[in-house]
Amino acid sequence: MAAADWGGKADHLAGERATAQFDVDGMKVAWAGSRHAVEVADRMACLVASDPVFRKDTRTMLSRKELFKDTLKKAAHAWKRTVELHLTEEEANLLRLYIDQPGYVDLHWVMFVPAIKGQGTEEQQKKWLTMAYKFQIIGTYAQTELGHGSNVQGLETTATFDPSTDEFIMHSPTLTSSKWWPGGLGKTSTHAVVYARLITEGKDYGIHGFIMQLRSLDDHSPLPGITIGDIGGKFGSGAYNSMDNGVMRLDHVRIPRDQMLMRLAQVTREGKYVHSDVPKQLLYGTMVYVRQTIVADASRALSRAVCIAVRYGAIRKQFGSKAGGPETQVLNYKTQQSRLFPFLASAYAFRFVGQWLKWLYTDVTQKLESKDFSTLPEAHACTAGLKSVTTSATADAIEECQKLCGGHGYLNSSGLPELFAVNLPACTYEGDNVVLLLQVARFLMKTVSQVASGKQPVGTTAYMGNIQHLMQCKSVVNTVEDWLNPAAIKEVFEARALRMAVNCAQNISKAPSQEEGFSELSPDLVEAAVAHVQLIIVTKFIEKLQEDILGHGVKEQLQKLCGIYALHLIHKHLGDFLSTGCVTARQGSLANERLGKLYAQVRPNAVALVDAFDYTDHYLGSALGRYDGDVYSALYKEAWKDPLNETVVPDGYQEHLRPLLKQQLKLSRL
Ligand SMILES: CCCCC/C=C/C(=O)SCCNC(=O)CCNC(=O)[C@H](O)C(C)(C)COP(=O)(O)OP(=O)(O)OC[C@H]1O[C@@H](n2cnc3c(N)ncnc32)[C@H](O)[C@@H]1OP(=O)(O)O
Ligand SMILES: Cc1cc2nc3c(=O)[nH]c(=O)nc-3n(C[C@H](O)[C@H](O)[C@H](O)COP(=O)(O)OP(=O)(O)OC[C@H]3O[C@@H](n4cnc5c(N)ncnc54)[C@H](O)[C@@H]3O)c2cc1C
Repeated sequence: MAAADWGGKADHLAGERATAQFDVDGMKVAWAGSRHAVEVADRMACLVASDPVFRKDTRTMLSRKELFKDTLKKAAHAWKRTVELHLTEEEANLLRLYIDQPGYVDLHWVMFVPAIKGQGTEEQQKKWLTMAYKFQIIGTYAQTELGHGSNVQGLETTATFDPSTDEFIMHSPTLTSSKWWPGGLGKTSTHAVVYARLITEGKDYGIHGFIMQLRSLDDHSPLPGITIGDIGGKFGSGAYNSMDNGVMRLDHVRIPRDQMLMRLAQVTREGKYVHSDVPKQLLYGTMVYVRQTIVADASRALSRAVCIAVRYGAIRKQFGSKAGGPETQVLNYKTQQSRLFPFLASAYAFRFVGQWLKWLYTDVTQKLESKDFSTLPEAHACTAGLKSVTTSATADAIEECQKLCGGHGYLNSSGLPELFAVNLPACTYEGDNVVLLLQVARFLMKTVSQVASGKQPVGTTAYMGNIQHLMQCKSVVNTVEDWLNPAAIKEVFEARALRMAVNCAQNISKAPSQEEGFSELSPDLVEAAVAHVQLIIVTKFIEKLQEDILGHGVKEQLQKLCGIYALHLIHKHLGDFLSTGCVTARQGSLANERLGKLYAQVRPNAVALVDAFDYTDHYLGSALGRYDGDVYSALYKEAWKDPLNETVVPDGYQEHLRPLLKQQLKLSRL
């Protein structure tokens, strides 16, 4: 582990660690991606854990104002340390990650800077990024409005060009056009990329990005014509309330023409609209970039929850053997394993598919730079689909991990409520998950129709080219052991995904119009999209196992986890596999039998498999997930930090409790 806050105390989990059948250091490398990645992550995690400014153990007890101020303090301190220590970009990003407190800096680095990089001209990048990189300005991404989020084309803010002054007039014409949600907008950002309808020469050219200064760089007051504030408290204590998501109304605010982001389209001095020879979808490029990073966030959040539940499950004991023997660790209950180990496997699966998606994004970006736009639709479908499936599964799993930890999981000190509250909105931001799955479905329907007209699909849809075989094949699985064969697993996932997509396409073709058919079948289309995305995740896990993986027993453990990931999906979605005729009921029950055996094999390795995530106690922030397993002392200690325990007799006793008790006592004596 990153030894940060491990003081060499008794290791209550030592027995669990002794049963591991693999090299934990080797697994850390497989998880992180390289030895270098492990080393940098360890160093940054320790830096954060050892700095008192980054303490977060009382975070859920702070008022909104205190929490917000604490976030400002941490962000400023992080920047100071970044400069003092000359941290690289990689190190600074990890530092921010381990501080683990949503704040304006996230939007600045993850959306404002990438939006300017992707949509600004070289000149604009030079001007604005120079200031942004030095934090002379703080930026956010102001797209969503009170009335529209998913439907970007429905945004109402206007940017009307005035040729007499060479300026755009930025305006919020209605209540529903108020910008609503942008992180950091409420109280912090000095600048934003604002998305608005571009109007010039009396014509509406649709949504474009504009750089706007929002607040004075002298005293932070909003500039004339700009009304700005925070949108209010959000779900959970602590959690996303550290972020000042904001509302903003614009009243005919003028900005120079050169603050329109002009890489994709320009407005000339005379007011002529000129579109570059690039697809207009590049306007959505920042969202593609961020969706890709959210997949990595999901695997991290899921692995934290699993780490807490596995370690606690090994410590927590309930009920003894009938013969009066020792009590059973709850992790030994088969029901606990069948609920928890699929999450452990999913954490690894999402991690590897996230690493692949990062590669895909880099590859697409390079192609775009040389004006090859052919892979853009696939990049959109992959980022949208994987973002949806991984964040939904993660939110569900964190909630289930809370239940897996019983009552103590419901305490803030378990770390799980806050982890849930921070990660739940990932199902909504950067595109509502259902809306994004419908985008994947649209891509799949197009691919099916291309296959029908003889075109060979490539990339993640290449399997659809094998349509003759996949539409009629029968799984070769005949024994429990046959489900160990990656080719057999892949085939049933391919057949299920293709058959579901083809069924949808056939049913849509029977509708009066394509649009009506798509709308009518949208629940089925979402399921077909999920099947396709799960196939991608399974495939990338299998491909990972074909790489050189060093360390004793590491590959073997990953093979088991890959099996669990795939087979638990077959078990969970057996209806799909049966109804599309990909597996028989018998094969389905063999898969379940195999799953049970895999759980038993993973059990002695469970604690070591979560140790390989390499999280410090500071980052985990959980009394239940402590590395040393000293759970009960930690829970007991944490309880006394609660403000309610500051006094023995609570505030309110004199005004409310005492009179009540006295009065009741008096009445009883009458
Ligand atoms: C640390 C993280 C902090 C995160 C903080 C949160 C930040 C935010 O939430 S920022 C706001 C994010 N907002 C969204 O994600 C909005 C979601 N909505 C959309 O992305 C789009 O509006 C849409 C995709 C749902 C619909 O777009 P629209 O143009 O109205 O519709 P079409 O379906 O007609 O699509 C046209 C065409 O464009 C393709 N396409 C859509 N998106 C992309 C993309 N990102 N990249 C590439 N291509 C895209 C779409 O597939 C269509 O293609 P064709 O079928 O070939 O016409
Ligand atoms: C914590 C948080 C941070 C955010 N940060 C930012 C930010 O920094 N900048 C920014 O610009 N925005 C931000 N957002 C806004 C976010 O991007 C939007 O909330 C998101 O895109 C969803 O849009 P919506 O809220 O309009 O949902 P809606 O589209 O109103 O969704 C409501 C329901 O309708 C369904 N629905 C909508 N359209 C369809 C359809 N076509 N077919 C079927 N079902 C549909 C959805 O599935 C959902 O169930 C943030 C949001 C949150 C929660």
